[in-house]
Amino acid sequence: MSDDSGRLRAAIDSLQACIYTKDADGRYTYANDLACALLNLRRDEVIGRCDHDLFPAELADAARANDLRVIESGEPIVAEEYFPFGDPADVRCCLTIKQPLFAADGRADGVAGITIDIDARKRREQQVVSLKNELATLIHALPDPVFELDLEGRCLSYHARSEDLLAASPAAFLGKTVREVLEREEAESVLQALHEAHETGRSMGRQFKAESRQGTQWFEISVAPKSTGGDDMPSFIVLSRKITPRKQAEQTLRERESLLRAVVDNIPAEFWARDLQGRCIMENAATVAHWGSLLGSRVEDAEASPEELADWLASNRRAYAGETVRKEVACDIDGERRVFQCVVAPIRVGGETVGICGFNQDITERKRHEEQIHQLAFFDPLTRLPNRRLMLDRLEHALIGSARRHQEGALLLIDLDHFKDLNDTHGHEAGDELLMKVAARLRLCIRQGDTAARLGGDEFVVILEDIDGVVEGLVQANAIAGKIRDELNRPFHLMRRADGEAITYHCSASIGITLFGTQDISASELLRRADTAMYQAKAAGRNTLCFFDPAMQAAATERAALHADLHRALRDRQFELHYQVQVDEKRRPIGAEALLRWRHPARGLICPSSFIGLAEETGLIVPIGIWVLRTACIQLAAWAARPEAAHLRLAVNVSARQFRQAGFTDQLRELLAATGAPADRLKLELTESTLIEDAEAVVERMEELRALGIRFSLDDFGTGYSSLAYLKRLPLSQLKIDQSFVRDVMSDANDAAIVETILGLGCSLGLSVIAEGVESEDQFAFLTARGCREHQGYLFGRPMALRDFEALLAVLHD
Ligand SMILES: Nc1nc2c(ncn2[C@@H]2O[C@H](COP(=O)(O)OP(=O)(O)OP(=O)(O)O)[C@@H](O)[C@H]2O)c(=O)[nH]1
Repeated sequence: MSDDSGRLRAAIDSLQACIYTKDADGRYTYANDLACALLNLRRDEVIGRCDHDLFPAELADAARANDLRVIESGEPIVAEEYFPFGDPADVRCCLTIKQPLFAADGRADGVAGITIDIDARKRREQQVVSLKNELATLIHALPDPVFELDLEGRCLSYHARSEDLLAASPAAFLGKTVREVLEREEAESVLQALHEAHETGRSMGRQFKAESRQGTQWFEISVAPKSTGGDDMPSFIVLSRKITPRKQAEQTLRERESLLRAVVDNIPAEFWARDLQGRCIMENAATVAHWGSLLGSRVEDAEASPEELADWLASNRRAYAGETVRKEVACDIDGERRVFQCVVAPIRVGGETVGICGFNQDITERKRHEEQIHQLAFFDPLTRLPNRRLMLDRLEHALIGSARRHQEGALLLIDLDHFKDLNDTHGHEAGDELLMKVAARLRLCIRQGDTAARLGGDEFVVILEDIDGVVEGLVQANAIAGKIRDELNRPFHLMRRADGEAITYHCSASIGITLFGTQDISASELLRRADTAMYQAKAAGRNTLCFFDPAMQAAATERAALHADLHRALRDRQFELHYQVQVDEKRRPIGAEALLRWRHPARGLICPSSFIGLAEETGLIVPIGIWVLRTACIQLAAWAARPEAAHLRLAVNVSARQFRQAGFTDQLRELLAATGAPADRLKLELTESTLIEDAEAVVERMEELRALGIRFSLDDFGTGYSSLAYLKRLPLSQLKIDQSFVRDVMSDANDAAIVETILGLGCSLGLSVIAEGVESEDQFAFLTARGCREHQGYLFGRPMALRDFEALLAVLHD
């Protein structure tokens, strides 16, 4: 071996790659130091062995196959082979270059090989490959296109799952800069993102838009620098997300918001909205102008009265619960009463309440106008009375109501007499003034619930409602019509506009009256009847009342005449007292009941039943009653002076109206004092109906009178409904059995039982009992047998004039 080959050999031996030769059978004929070291064998232990001796069969097979390929082909190969060095588990990837070794005859009879451990590199390569695969998968899975751009925005590559996600076909942007592809402003946005990523490592959220065939498309980009080795031009991975739908939704939202704002700011109402915590989240200028800004505040924070707060909170609660609340609220603003129409409603999203909102609309003016319109439509502008339309409406209602409630009503048509003359003489203004003053007086003549209306011209109407019974209707209609006539007859003081001079005007009116009740009759027919009656009143000489129905007219005329007669009777002393004797069980006179009689100059003696009703209605009962009491007291005083009559008691009927009159006790006290009548001989007869109303006042009045010494007898006992408990509280001294029970006491077991019960009751209450209407000996015997000690009736004497009564007394005494 030459020096050179020796040095070569030494170099090969120590080369940091495994170098070896093998013969045709695969036996090692040479292995360098590294190969031996890796096999952990000495060189002489390697030489002569084959791969199957040194490595697992599978690996050895692969190496041998490579060897054979080289020997058979005579060509070198480069292959990867796997060998464990040292640790059998650590199989490493090696790059092997195998070269054929040729014999002298030119046949390949061996292999020379170099094997380098490339395991680490191989692993790195595999990692890179799998990383690449993962990346590719990832990119493929990305919903958004990915671009690679350089710092100038030039598109170097792209990946998109679908071209739909791009604004243009790839040809339009590949290799081009964004400035070439996009509008200037949009391109700047992308470039800013690239520079931002370049400087800070990333950029997110920048947006740009591009025109496409589908219209404007919006994109949002995320940019990250792509790491490149060395000084290459930096490039960037750009994820571009198509956000056109979102942008459109945002745009729609903005438009809606603007619309809402425009509506809210321009509606002529206060608007507010509150969240679930009750805080104000929206308001309009009108709200701010009225309340100051409410934003962020709650209802409880408002400066309002506790009642107002409670009212608002209650409405809000209902709205939170899903209800739309509507209400009218009145409040004082700058000293002026204003009315608001308020609506509070829930705000719902997907069926769930997320807050509430409200509108407060100032409707003061509208209300005023409505009121004005209502006034114009339904009221007479001159007199402010209901006009014909409203009157007809009320009349219809009155007709329906009276039929339903079984009540009577009356329609009065009032036409001023000779009104035209006033106009002609003193001018229209004076006429107007009279009409206004007539209206005012009409109002004073009617009760609440009744209607006075102006029909037109000088015609007025009065509707009276809720009257019990036809007779009462007749009486009331007549009374009110009379009152109206009298009121209108009082002089009017008017101003003559022409010269401002005051004039005194004597007015009269003709009044037609018709009644309505349960009968089926229309409003217009009723008006026609009242009109007819009014013309009759005109025809009868004016300043007159006339009923439509002749029978009613007759009844009304009769009552009116009776009324006038009663007045006259009082004045002319036409009343008399008659006396009906009261006896004890031995028929001895113990007193009398004083009974009123009217000695009418034309009609003769009239019983109270014919005139007491009217006297009560008209209030004449009070002066008549006083006359009765005074006469009775005078008589008692006269009897007191006569020994044979001093014991007699006088029973006097007292009407409820008189009994309740303020000052009745004083009147009686004065009467007793003035006449000198013994009070304990005076017996007031009261009916149950007198006692039943306002029990406290009745008991008080009775106690006052009893304190004067006066006694009480309960008239008509058994016909009313007084409870025993109530009767016990009354300071009575006597019960009077009503003559209706006495009449049939012998024939009707019921009446007999009632009489017995009353007698028993009197006994247990410590009251005397007197029977009235005793007409037969049988009745007398029956009553005395059952303990009745006092009696009154035809059997002992009819009611009679004083002289006859006193004659009767003498007879009974004898
Ligand atoms: N001042 C005034 N006069 C009115 C108004 N409306 C109608 N009149 C007049 O009232 C008068 C009504 O007259 P009439 O009721 O027909 O007759 P009268 O003079 O009252 O006579 P008699 O009713 O028959 O007693 C007419 O002269 C109308 O011009 C009004 O609003 N103001």
